[in-house]
Amino acid sequence: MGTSSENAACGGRGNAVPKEVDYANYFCTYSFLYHQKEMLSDRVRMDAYFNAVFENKHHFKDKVVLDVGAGSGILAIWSAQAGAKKVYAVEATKMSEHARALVKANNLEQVVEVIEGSVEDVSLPEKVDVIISEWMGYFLLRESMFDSVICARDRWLKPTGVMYPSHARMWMAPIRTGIVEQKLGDYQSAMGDWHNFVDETKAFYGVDMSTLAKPFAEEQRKYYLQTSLWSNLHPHQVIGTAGIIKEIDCLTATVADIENVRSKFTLSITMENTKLCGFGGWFDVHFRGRSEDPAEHEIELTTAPSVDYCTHWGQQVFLLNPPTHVSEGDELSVNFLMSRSKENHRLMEVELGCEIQKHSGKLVAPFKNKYYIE
Ligand SMILES: C[S@@+](CC[C@H](N)C(=O)[O-])C[C@H]1O[C@@H](n2cnc3c(N)ncnc32)[C@H](O)[C@@H]1O
Repeated sequence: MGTSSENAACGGRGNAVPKEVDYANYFCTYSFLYHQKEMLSDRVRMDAYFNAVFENKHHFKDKVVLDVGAGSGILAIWSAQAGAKKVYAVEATKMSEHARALVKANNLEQVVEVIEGSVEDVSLPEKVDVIISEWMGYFLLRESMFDSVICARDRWLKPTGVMYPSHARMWMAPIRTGIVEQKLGDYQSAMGDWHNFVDETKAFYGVDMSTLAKPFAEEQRKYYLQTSLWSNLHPHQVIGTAGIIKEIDCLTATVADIENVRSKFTLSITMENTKLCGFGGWFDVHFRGRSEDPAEHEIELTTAPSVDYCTHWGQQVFLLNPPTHVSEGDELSVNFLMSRSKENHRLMEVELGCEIQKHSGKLVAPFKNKYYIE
């Protein structure tokens, strides 16, 4: 199929960085097999998509499918094996060549057509019955790849078409963790090292660097204390109820709906005498088909803290420094805003405000912190 530089249906690229920069920062990692292998080895992810396709073959049998961001081609291959009559597998990177080889090696080249290009630029000869895509980044929306799926949906999905996955949700819960002390120690030691550096530079080279202490401290604080951390939380680290930040219907969501995620929600502490050390954020997606054409077997893919299953997405941890004492029955009123970084639309910034009402009714001084999902 052809590609065109037209991108009319997607309303341009918004505040996206130039294509070459985007390629260097984002796409290039996906062109490595080791990176695709990491995703292909995530059993929770693989089982969910596998079951979603093969337990709902009626959505695929004799249908036309578009795989957005095909990578190695795994979802396109499964779609074909489930009976699709045609699958367009669109992949922006050179991984498309490996996908084409896999399709051939699995005798599916009559059904699966691998197209190298951005889905925004691709031109298909027909509309499709199903869009399948694994577009989720850390805390669901990092990478902003869902924009591309929305674009593909608006251009190529038939009015009766189905999205795989069909729904997504972002979650957050209060947590305890020893990492805060460790990160605070790292930050203090970096600042101690800075003071030695200033003394030595003055003594040996005659230049006073002390005026840079404030920006250095800001930079280090951002790095150690304000950048969210990838973590595999144990459920015991979750000290209260989890709240839904955002629900997305993949059939109807627009880029405007996800560009800024604003939410107010209340979380209850469920553990006696413990420390609130921060918040854990994760997501789930569901494969439900559409209301007029539902899935026969609804499948869920969750990245919630679990003893048995962990995913390559893990959870994102937002540290609270210093931690604060909480106990069962305390209520946290959270004010959440996640927006895209101005420098790179695929990275996120989070503002998290919180008021704590103790079980006794007493209010604790509220806090508001800024975090970066890098
Ligand atoms: C998370 S990986 C999933 C790969 C594969 N579908 C799987 O499930 O194993 C996302 C893939 O989408 C590709 N991609 C992201 N945005 C794209 C776009 N706008 N057009 C085409 N491919 C894109 C990336 O290069 C990457 O290979």
